[in-house]
Amino acid sequence: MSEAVGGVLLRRVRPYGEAETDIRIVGEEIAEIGTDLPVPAGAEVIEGGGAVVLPGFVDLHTHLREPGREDTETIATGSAAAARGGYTAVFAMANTDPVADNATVTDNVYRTGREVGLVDVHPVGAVTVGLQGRQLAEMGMMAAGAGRVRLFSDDGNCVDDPLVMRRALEYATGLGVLIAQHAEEPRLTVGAVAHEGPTATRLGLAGWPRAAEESIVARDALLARDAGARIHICHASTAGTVELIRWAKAQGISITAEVTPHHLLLTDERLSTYDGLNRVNPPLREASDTEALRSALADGVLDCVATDHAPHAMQDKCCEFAAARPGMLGLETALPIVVATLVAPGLLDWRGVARVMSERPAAIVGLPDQGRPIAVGEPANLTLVDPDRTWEVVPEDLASRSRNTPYTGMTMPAGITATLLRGRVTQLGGEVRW
Ligand SMILES: NC(=O)N[C@@H](CC(=O)O)C(=O)O
Ligand SMILES: [Zn+2]
Ligand SMILES: [Zn+2]
Repeated sequence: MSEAVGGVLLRRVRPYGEAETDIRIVGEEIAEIGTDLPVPAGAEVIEGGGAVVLPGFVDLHTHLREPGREDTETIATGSAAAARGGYTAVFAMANTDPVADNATVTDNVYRTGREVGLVDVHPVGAVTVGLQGRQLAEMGMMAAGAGRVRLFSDDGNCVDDPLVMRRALEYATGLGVLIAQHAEEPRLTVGAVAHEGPTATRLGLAGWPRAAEESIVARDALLARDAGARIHICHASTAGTVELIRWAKAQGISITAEVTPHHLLLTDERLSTYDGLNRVNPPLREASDTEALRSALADGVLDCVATDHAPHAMQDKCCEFAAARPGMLGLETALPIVVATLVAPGLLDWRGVARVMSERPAAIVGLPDQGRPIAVGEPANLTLVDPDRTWEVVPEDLASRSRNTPYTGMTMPAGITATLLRGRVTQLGGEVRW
């Protein structure tokens, strides 16, 4: 975990894409910002060459698969993927084996993340015991543990019983923690593998209707209203969900929502090859949905981007479409997809990217040292983006232990040049510094 004795000098970088400057980092903080700063003795100089510098990204939704499926990802390999993607904090979902429904597991995830030291790994606790949706987990014990759990989710499963959800919201409100809902009414998705629409009909795939998501979003907004609780919606995927969240926010309901890079970019038209790599929950939708999701992210109805990075073994993806496990890699390709879908078309500037990738997610979970302004005295959690560097996605080149990216062969429109976690360079030019 050693830092250069003389700190780090970021030369010729553009905070939020604005005027070029130098940034001097000493210890864990930004010490000085100004043009043509002298190189302090012993400092590591990183030539930005006009790179955009942003606050380090915060991912509210990552699957790291440890404990239980270390053959597909570990906290170490997932942290490396996160550092390469420009992340300085990630929230590791609870659907591990054993499930993170108790403080022993959540504290272990937290401690392992600290030992790896590439990114702050925050454990997400399960809402219900074993993600079974029946009995509330000991959220208070997890919140009070070393992992200081502040986000709870049964992700992978929906907390579908409205009475259980209502009690969970009340319990969470008392503890000052947040519940993130995987919105999927299970009675409407029995056997479903693809978005319900013309494509699924043509391909003969069982459909996952938009209403399965939207009915839970609407219900949970009302439950949150009545409980005076906060609620966060995972991976919003439909235009209808956007309208419901817009409505709920207008009512003053404390609702926030995330969207994944894949739901911003991809549609169900990709399913025509029956390639299991495109299977994901919720499913890839239609162009009208991706358009609604993009503009909702730009105008703030959707709060942030979250990757839903979901590593899977090849044998679980390269098989019959309906047998493929849902989920795709996301950490190393998130920012370029935000650039492709929002920055390039002029929907978002770099200030906006900082908002949806760092500031809003940090605020939603109340991380005091993430999503901070790029200013003297602030923690040096920073990401350098080269907006002109294009690169081709080659699965073997990714740091993740799994290879299930849907973007193989695609050209990404921006590169993450460097990531700094509290002044420590965790990644430079794609090389992870363990
Ligand atoms: N998104 C997915 O398709 N899969 C996730 C679970 C989830 O996010 O629902 C996984 O754990 O693999
Ligand atoms: Zn989910
Ligand atoms: Zn997930």
